[in-house]
Amino acid sequence: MMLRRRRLAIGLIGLLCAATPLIGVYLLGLWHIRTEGHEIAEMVAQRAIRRAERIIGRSVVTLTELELLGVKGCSLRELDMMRRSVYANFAVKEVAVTGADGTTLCNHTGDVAAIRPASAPADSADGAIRLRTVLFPDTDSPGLMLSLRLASGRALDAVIPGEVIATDIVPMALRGGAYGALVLNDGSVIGAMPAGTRLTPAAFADQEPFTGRAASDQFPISFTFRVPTALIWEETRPLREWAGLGGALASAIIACGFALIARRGPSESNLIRAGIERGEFVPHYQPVVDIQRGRLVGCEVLIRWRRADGTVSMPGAFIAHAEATGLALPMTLGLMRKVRDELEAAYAARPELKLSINLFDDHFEDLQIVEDVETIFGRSRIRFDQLVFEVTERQPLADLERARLVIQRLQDLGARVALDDAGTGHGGLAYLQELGMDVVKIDKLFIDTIGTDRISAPVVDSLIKLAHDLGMEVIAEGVERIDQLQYLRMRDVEAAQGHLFAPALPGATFLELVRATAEAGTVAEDTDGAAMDPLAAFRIGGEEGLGRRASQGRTPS
Ligand SMILES: Nc1nc2c(ncn2[C@@H]2O[C@H](COP(=O)(O)O[C@H]3[C@@H](O)[C@H](n4cnc5c(=O)[nH]c(N)nc54)O[C@@H]3COP(=O)(O)O)[C@@H](O)[C@H]2O)c(=O)[nH]1
Repeated sequence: MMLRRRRLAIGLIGLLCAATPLIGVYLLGLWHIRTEGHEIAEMVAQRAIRRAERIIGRSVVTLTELELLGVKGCSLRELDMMRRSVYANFAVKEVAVTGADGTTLCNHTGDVAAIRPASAPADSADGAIRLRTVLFPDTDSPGLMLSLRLASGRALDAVIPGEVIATDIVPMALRGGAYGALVLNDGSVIGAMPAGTRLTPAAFADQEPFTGRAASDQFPISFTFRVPTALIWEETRPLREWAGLGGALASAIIACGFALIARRGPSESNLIRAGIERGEFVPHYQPVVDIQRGRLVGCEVLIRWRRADGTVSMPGAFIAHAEATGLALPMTLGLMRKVRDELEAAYAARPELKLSINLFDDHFEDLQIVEDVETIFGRSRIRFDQLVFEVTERQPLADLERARLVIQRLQDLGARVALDDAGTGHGGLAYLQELGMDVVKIDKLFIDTIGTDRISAPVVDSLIKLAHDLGMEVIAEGVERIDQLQYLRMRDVEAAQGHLFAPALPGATFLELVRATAEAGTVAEDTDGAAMDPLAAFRIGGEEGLGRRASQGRTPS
């Protein structure tokens, strides 16, 4: 359920992240089109006005050449020169001579021009040329007339069709949707593109969306160009396609990344952290039995991970990671609080019972654990002298000096400290002597050798002797058989725990055991005390004792 929700969340985040490059590319495309649109419109207008200036300039040269050749009337020689100049200049369609009163005297064909002026005249910047728009007869199409005043008061005129100056400047205009107009300063149209269009700039001034305008500084003309979005969209398509491909690739890579993350599941640390927050780490209690008198003398707290779905994990599945990442620190804190709440009443009534809590090397790095123990148990009815803290010999302690100080402080409170897994690590005698242990717990590894001829069998005897010589109590771990129990009793081992008595029990079962052993009396002794049955305390309520019933599956550890 949790995993499905997590995958759903990763999927949604992944979808958002994967969509980001595509959305980004799309927005970038829109931005690009906006800037491109204006730039293209400006560029076309600039290009169009320069071209118009060139064509007009060349026609001015044509008129000046005619003036220099002395053309000022309509003689055959002058008409011939006018004709030649029209043939030599592709833009000029007509050259004419105008009288001082403005009437056309003749044109290069020998006729009187039928071209009608369509606007008032406007002078070029240097004042040498006068420009006006005209309308061609028959087609009514617009054009530009240039007039060069002669000394006689007459003028030489050249007429350029508007479409020659204004159309087909950019291929874009041919594809439709784009409009351009070359106008005289009074707004009258000289020519428009595409060919045949008569739109004035005013007609498309408020139309969408990209308009560029360029004015000439030689002649009183300007060019306005308008490009619709669709055309710019079309123009910029290749760039967008590449960007889109890049965006799609990035999206696919991100989506694959998220899919991998979702498949891999959350990290072990995150799962443990979440488990701590939800209080899923719970204590089980393995009874510890005084094997000389057959009494319950306490328990060792062994952690279990009980998830919301009811599954229970043993410490082997998570404790090493929790210790390596330091998560075992908050885990132990939560565990101690739960133990306090669960056992407080029972332990207040049975002050002889001890409570062993496993610590690990990080706990001995500073005095925080001492503070935590004081905070958690200080105001509870579990007394400090009921607490035993186990230090494992499996992992070496980083700083023996610091560890010694922590142990001393715990002992100052009244708690005892036990060396767990004794004989399995590197500490050995040094740990026992330097750390000032109170209890030695012999590992199951050695207890298993009892009754065998394994070479490590004598270790049990050595450990027991060493601990007793140093004045320490001995607890045997992992006792499973009666012969092991008898062996340990004969060597004066004080206490033992193991499946022979009970596995680690859930709180309710352990409390039942505490209650039952209290009610029935904890010692099953013969009058002389010699034939004492160490299992008697666990045979309450019939043939099968409480602890053994629990160990046979009613309350699994
Ligand atoms: N830092 C912490 N470490 C912890 C804590 N709780 C447990 N542990 C450590 O995890 C290791 C495995 O513990 P667990 O699976 O609970 O096994 C313990 C007993 O159930 C098991 N046991 C006891 N008697 C018998 C037996 O007769 N037969 C048999 N096959 N197994 C038995 O042994 C484990 C007891 O280990 P120990 O601590 O050495 O007494 C283990 O190393 C735990 O220390 C925790 O809260 N913090």
